[in-house]
Amino acid sequence: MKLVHVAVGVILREQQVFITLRDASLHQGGKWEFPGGKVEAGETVTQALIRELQEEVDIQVKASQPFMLIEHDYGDKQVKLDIHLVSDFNGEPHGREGQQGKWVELKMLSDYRFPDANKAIVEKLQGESFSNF
Ligand SMILES: Nc1nc2c([nH]c(=O)n2[C@H]2C[C@H](O)[C@@H](COP(=O)(O)OP(=O)(O)OP(=O)(O)O)O2)c(=O)[nH]1
Ligand SMILES: [Mg+2]
Repeated sequence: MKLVHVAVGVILREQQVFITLRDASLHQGGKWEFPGGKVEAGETVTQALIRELQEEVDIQVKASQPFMLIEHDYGDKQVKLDIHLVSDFNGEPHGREGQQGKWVELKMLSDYRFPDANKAIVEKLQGESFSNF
C-alpha cells in the first residue's frame, strides 16, 4: 500500500481559512481541501509546504507552526497529513492551477465537504480561538 507524506497548510487570517476545491480527477476529488501536496525526497515538511503553497495558491509563506499529524487509510491510498498553521504570508491566495478557492470563517468550515481524514482538523480548528491571528 502506498503511504504518502503530505504537507498541508491551514492558511489563517482574522478567523478565516483559505480552502480550495480539489479537481474531480484527483484522489479525493470534488472535495474541499487545505492546500498542500506531497513531501518530495530530500525536502523537509516546511520546505514542501512553502513550495506547494507557492505552486497551488501563489503565496509566500513567512511563518508556520506544526498543528497536527494525521494518518488515514483510504483503502486505495494511505496518507500521512503533516498539517501546519500558516500564520503569516506574502501575496493574496488564489487557485493558481485553475481550482476554486475561498476564504471561509472558521465557524463555517463544517459546512464544507472535505476528505474523511480532515474531520479531526476541522474539529480541532473550531475548538481553538486564534485570537492572535
Ligand atoms: N492537500 C491536501 N491533501 C489532502 C487533504 N486531505 C486529504 O486527505 N488529502 C490527501 C488527498 C491526496 O491523496 C493527498 C495529497 O495529494 P496531492 O494530490 O495534493 O499531492 P500533490 O499536490 O503533491 O500533487 P501531485 O504530486 O499528485 O500532482 O492527501 C487536505 O486537506 N489537503
Ligand atoms: Mg496538492
